[in-house]
Amino acid sequence: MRDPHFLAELAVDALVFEAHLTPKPGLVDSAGSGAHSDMDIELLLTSAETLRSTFVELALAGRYGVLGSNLRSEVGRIGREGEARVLDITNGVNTHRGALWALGLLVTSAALGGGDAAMVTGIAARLAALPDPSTSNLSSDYVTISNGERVRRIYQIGGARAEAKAGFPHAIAIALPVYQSRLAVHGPHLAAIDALLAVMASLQDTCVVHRGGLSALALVREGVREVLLAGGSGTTSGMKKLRAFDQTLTIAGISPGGSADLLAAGLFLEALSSGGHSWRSCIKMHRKSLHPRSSQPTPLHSLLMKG
Ligand SMILES: CC(C)(COP(=O)(O)OP(=O)(O)OC[C@H]1O[C@@H](n2cnc3c(N)ncnc32)[C@H](O)[C@@H]1O)[C@@H](O)C(=O)NCCC(=O)NCCS
Ligand SMILES: Nc1ncnc2c1ncn2[C@@H]1O[C@H](COP(=O)(O)OP(=O)(O)OP(=O)(O)O)[C@@H](O)[C@H]1O
Repeated sequence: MRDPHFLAELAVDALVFEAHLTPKPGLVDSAGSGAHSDMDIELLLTSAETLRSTFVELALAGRYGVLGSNLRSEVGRIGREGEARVLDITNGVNTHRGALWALGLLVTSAALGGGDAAMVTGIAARLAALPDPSTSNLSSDYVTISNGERVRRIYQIGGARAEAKAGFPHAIAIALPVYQSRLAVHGPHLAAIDALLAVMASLQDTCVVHRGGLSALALVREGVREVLLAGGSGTTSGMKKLRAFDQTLTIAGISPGGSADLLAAGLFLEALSSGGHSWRSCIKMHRKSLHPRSSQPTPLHSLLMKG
């Protein structure tokens, strides 16, 4: 049986590690805000820490719950309260809505069923497929149509809910194996960046489509292809392409937030089986040397870039 506080720790750590990965195309990282005018890394870190108690609650719900509509309702309630808490501390900025959805379902499922990553994503898929009985009682504020919903209606593409109902294929079948395959040669930082790129190459990310339509999705895929053709982030030419790609997305105002979420989910799954020592050791170093708001790369970033 997995300890709820340990599961919450893994989820928060995955968000902290993802936030620090640099460079990430169009996303907030330790070198800048990417395509986000309203966010920086400090806000993301504060948001991640704020979610810790939500993840503990989600794990407790799984630990003492049974897979069914009561649990779905409970998880929905906890998730929405978590979202509200984050929006409160960020003054309304959506820092981790998608991440909370993905990691929240996985935390509950890991506490409920234990088992390996495949079992956990299988449970998460069943949980996500259940209708949330309490949504009919929601206030009109919450029901306001989301960016993801708008994009899904216009372009008929899947989004965060479809990914969850399918058992998070981009986390378990892309981010996780790509990370594992690159780890020994490139270390946790570059392995995770390559895993992010692999997710970006395939995901129908509603954040991307919302910002720039289907042509933005094509632009993202072309940028990933160029980095990978140049050898990936672990080569000098691949890293050069990656930095140029980051500039391109930042200037175009395109951010693959859903891909970042699924990278964090993949790292969480990796940690369920291995303890996540590879990437979590970077988090420990970061916590020891944490210092607030700075436009300079953080000590963790300098260290990761060496690794
Ligand atoms: C399902 C969620 C993410 C809402 O999705 P929707 O697409 O309607 O809204 P929105 O555009 O605001 O957020 C979507 C977010 O998901 C991420 N995302 C985008 N595309 C994808 C994708 N293809 N796959 C996975 N994640 C994606 C991005 O971070 C994006 O910001 C979620 O917030 C929700 O409905 N929560 C209700 C509370 C709940 O039931 N929680 C349970 C688990 S905690
Ligand atoms: N490092 C990161 N940088 C930016 N977004 C991230 C990062 N990691 C995860 N995300 C995800 O991206 C989402 C934010 O994306 P975005 O800002 O496009 O959403 P939005 O507020 O719905 O859209 P918009 O800002 O275009 O109105 C969050 O829900 C979060 O889960």
